[in-house]
Order: sequence, then structure tokens, then C-alpha cells
Amino acid sequence: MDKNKVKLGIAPIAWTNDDLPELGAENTFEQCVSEMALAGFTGSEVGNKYPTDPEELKSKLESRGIQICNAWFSTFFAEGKKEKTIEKFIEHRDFLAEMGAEVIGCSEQSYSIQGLDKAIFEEKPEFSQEEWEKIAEGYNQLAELAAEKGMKVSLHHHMGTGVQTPAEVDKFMEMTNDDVYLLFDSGHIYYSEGTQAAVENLLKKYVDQIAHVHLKDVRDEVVKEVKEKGLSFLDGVKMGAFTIPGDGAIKFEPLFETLEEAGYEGWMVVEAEQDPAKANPFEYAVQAREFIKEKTGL
Ligand SMILES: O=C1C[C@@H](O)[C@H](O)[C@@H](O)C1=O
Ligand SMILES: [Co+2]
Repeated sequence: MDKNKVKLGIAPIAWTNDDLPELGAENTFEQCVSEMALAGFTGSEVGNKYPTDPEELKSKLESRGIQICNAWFSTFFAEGKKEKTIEKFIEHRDFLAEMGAEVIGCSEQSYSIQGLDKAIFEEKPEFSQEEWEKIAEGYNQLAELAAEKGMKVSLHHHMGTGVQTPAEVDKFMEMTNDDVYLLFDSGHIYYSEGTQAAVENLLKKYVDQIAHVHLKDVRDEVVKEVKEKGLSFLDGVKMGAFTIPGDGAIKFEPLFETLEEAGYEGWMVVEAEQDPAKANPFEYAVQAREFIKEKTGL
């Protein structure tokens, strides 16, 4: 892969998990970003221990050779919370623009069960046609707002949300304008569908509309248990459903090939939330970096 086109980041979620604050409560921001840099990454997303002042954050990241490439943003269009979503989006966009990021990764969180104690394979929301229309209209507006700062808005398909399956991603992409992009997360599509083919097909279908990539691997045996026992998404995370690329069931070689052939330009971010007490974040970061180097030359 071309170093001038593809940059490598890593998400802080392996050190401190915002969805499960008890995971990694002992890890500091400084430790997290120092270890990211030491492992050979140049980009990061934003965690809840990061300084909120852009100047302070920039200076602490610059001294480590790291830059912010994206940060999660939750939208609530289907629930009818358009005004509040837009107001918060503008704040988030301005913060990311100041940090030099070019992409905003959003997730439609209306009725999401990803943080709730509900069976992840049984109780996810499904949107009505009227709700889909609200979502499409909302994202089209977010794309225009992002463009004001030269940025792209992208949708993170995610377990436990109304945009989880390939059919739901299709519906979202069909209903939104061409300036609304996809944030491709290998782990979430594999978790949802359980096959390598589903991961490869989704990537191939939308590769020209993908603005950001999350590299996540999945442990089949953990997902099997989550399904059989009717467990929640966060139960699965604590049990080790996710891991770094190369350590689980997904074959990454065809994914890297598809991205390279399509001339993908942007960030690939290792995002592997595990319990840091069981999976040392620095050691896993080093292992992920070596795997990516071996498979892509980056
Ligand atoms: O991008 C992500 C952000 C996390 O908060 C989320 O739960 C994780 O699974 C993910 O893919
Ligand atoms: Co992700």
C-alpha cells in the first residue's frame, strides 16, 4: 500500500473504554498516546481522558508525532432529535476541524441497544420508512455542514443499531446523497453476519464511498457464546469478542487488496476494544502494527 495515501491510526478504546469506563480506568491519557506512538502509529481517535482544550491536546499529540483523524459522533434523527443533533454536530465538527481531522465518523444511535443490557442478536432496532427518511435528510444536512470545513461525514455501521446489516447499509447509502460516506468497520460487519464473504462484499460494494476504516478482528468462539446465551454487546466486549487484526477470524489480506486496488486514501485505524487487564494494550498495539506492516508494507 502507498504510504502517501494510507495512514495508520489506533483508537484509545484498547487503553480506556468510554463505553465501559471500568475497563482501563487505571490507564492515563499520557500512557495511552505515548504507547500508540511507540508502537508506530501516527493517528488517534478521541477518548474521554483526552484534554478537551484543542491547544493542549494538539501540543501533547504533536510531541509524540500523533494527530487526531476522527472522533465518534452519535446522531438521533430517527427519534426526531434533529435540532439537538445538528447543534452538537457543529461543536464536534469545529473541534475536529481545529485538530486537523478531515472525517467525522457518526453512528445513528436512535433506539440503539449497543450500551444496554439487551440481547445483541435479538433486540436491535429496525427503522420504519418514516424514520429512514428522517435519517437520510439529517445525514444529507450533516454532509453539507461538514463540507463547510472541507470535511466528510461518514456513517459507522454498528452492532445493536438500526444500521447494522448489509441490507440496512444499502438502504442508508441509497437514501443519502453522494457526499455522505461510509465508515467501514471490519469487526462490526463480521460480528453481524458471521462470514468473511459479508465483510469482503460490503467493502467491495462501497469502497469508493468509504471515508474511514476501522480495523477490528473478531473471536468466533466468543460471538458464538454471546449468541447462544442471549448476551449483550458489552458482555461480549468484556469476554473478548474483539481483538486486533490478525488475531481473530477475519482474513485481512483481501480487504487490504480491495482498498489498494481502489486507491483508498485516508486512515486505517486499529480499533480493538478488549479488557486491558487481560490484553495489554501496548503489546497488542505492537502486534497489530507488525501485522499491518507484514501484510501491506505500510
Ligand atoms: O467505532 C467504535 C466506537 C466504540 O465506542 C464502539 O462501541 C466500537 O465497537 C466501535 O466500533
Ligand atoms: Co468502529
